[in-house]
Parts: sequence; structure tokens; C-alpha cells
Amino acid sequence: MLKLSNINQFYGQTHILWDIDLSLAKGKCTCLMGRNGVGKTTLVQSIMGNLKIKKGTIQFKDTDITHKSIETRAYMGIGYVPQGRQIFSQLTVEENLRVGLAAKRSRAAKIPDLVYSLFPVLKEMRNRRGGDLSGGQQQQLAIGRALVIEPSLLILDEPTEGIQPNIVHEIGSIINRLNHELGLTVLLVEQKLPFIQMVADDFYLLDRGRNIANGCLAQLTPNLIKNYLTV
Ligand SMILES: Nc1ncnc2c1ncn2[C@@H]1O[C@H](COP(=O)(O)OP(=O)(O)OP(=O)(O)O)[C@@H](O)[C@H]1O
Repeated sequence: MLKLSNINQFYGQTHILWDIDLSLAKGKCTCLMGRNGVGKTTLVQSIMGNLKIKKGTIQFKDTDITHKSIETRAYMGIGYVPQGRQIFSQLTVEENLRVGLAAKRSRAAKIPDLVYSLFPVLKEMRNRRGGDLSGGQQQQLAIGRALVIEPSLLILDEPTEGIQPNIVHEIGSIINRLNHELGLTVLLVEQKLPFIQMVADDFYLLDRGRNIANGCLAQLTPNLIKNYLTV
């Protein structure tokens, strides 16, 4: 589904990511993990085309997308929930969802029923401003906005950051539904182990810009957790 080969990334002269190979299995939830500052967001930004790739390649559904635009990635079915949610606080909930629709080719595109059925609170609050929503509701809006293009791959960057525990569980259930019932492939950046255990099939562990371990979740040993994750 998504295949990264030998990705290297830089900020100016600083080498941030080193020779990253990553392959996502279709229909699985893969967790990209590692402590603060190891390069998770940089990798996701590289996948999304927000950072230009200087070395390495990215394939999505057997097409080379390494140098394709952000818009092309959306047309091809990659949905993205950025770190910090990035809700437009002055726009209504519905307007925020419509921003996501701009990435669809069809002019007649409408917000899919799925979004409001997954997140009834967004329907109830569709005329309220994004800035009036709680953190958990904003996170639901950010996920809903990524889903309006009906993606086949959904990438979420730390969706539980700053969210109350009961809402974290709700977000985990939604990810499981998207993954198991609708067959979406999910790439999740996450550090919280209980949440990872709730949703992930596979993992990639980064440390100082390098992939130091990957496999199915059962292969995430206590030693790896102790040495490379903040628990
Ligand atoms: N725009 C930037 N310019 C220069 N350096 C950056 C920039 N963004 C991130 N960095 C640096 O690159 C490294 C990787 O950062 P990145 O945000 O990818 O890590 P992360 O694993 O996502 O961390 P976190 O969990 O805190 O979000 C860090 O050392 C960070 O300080």
C-alpha cells in the first residue's frame, strides 16, 4: 500500500532521518513510535509532501509519489490528521469539513454521511465555530475532515495529545472501526503504550532519526519499550 525506501531528510544542513525503509500492509494499523524529537513528524511530513524528499523514494499503490504534490496525494487517497489538529477556529464545523472537500476532484462533492455517523457531535455542532469545540471534539473534527475525501490510507499524528482519557478511548474505538470495518489502512504516530496496544497491528520504532526496530506488535519487547519509549 505505502512503501518508503531509503528516505533521508534534512532541515538545512542537519541530517534528521537516516535511510528509512517502511512498508504498510493494506488494511492494517501501523504505529510509528519513538520519543520526542526522534523524527516521527518529519517522516509523516515527508510522506505527505509537506517536506521535499531529497533522497529516497515513496510509492503509494504501486505509483511513485516521491515528487508528487500534496494535492495529488489527497486525490490518490491519503488522508491526514496533523499534529495539533489545525482546526480553523473562526470557521464553523461544517466549513472546516468543507475545507477537506477541496481536495476532492468532483465539484459536486458533499460531506460523506459516514463522517456525521462516526461523529454525531459534529452534526449537532455543525453551525458552531471550530474554536468553540473542546479538545476532544476538535480532534474528532480533524479526523472527520481527513475522512471527507474517503481515503484508503489515513495518517494521524499524535491524535491523543492533550485529550481527556475517556475521549482517548473513544478515538481508539473510531480508529478500530475505520480499520476493521471499513478496511482503511492506518499509519498512526503515537507514544502512549495503552493506546498503541488498543489499535495497532504493527510498529516501527525510531530513535535519533533511524528505524531501530519494526514488526508485529507482539515483537515490541519490554526492553525496546524501556530503552526507546517514555512510559
Ligand atoms: N522546522 C524545523 N527546522 C529545524 N529543525 C526541526 C524542524 N522541525 C523539527 N526539527 C528538529 O528535527 C528533529 C525531529 O523532530 P520531529 O518533530 O520530527 O520529531 P518527533 O519525533 O515528531 O517529536 P514529537 O514527538 O515531539 O513531535 C528534532 O530534533 C527537532 O528539533
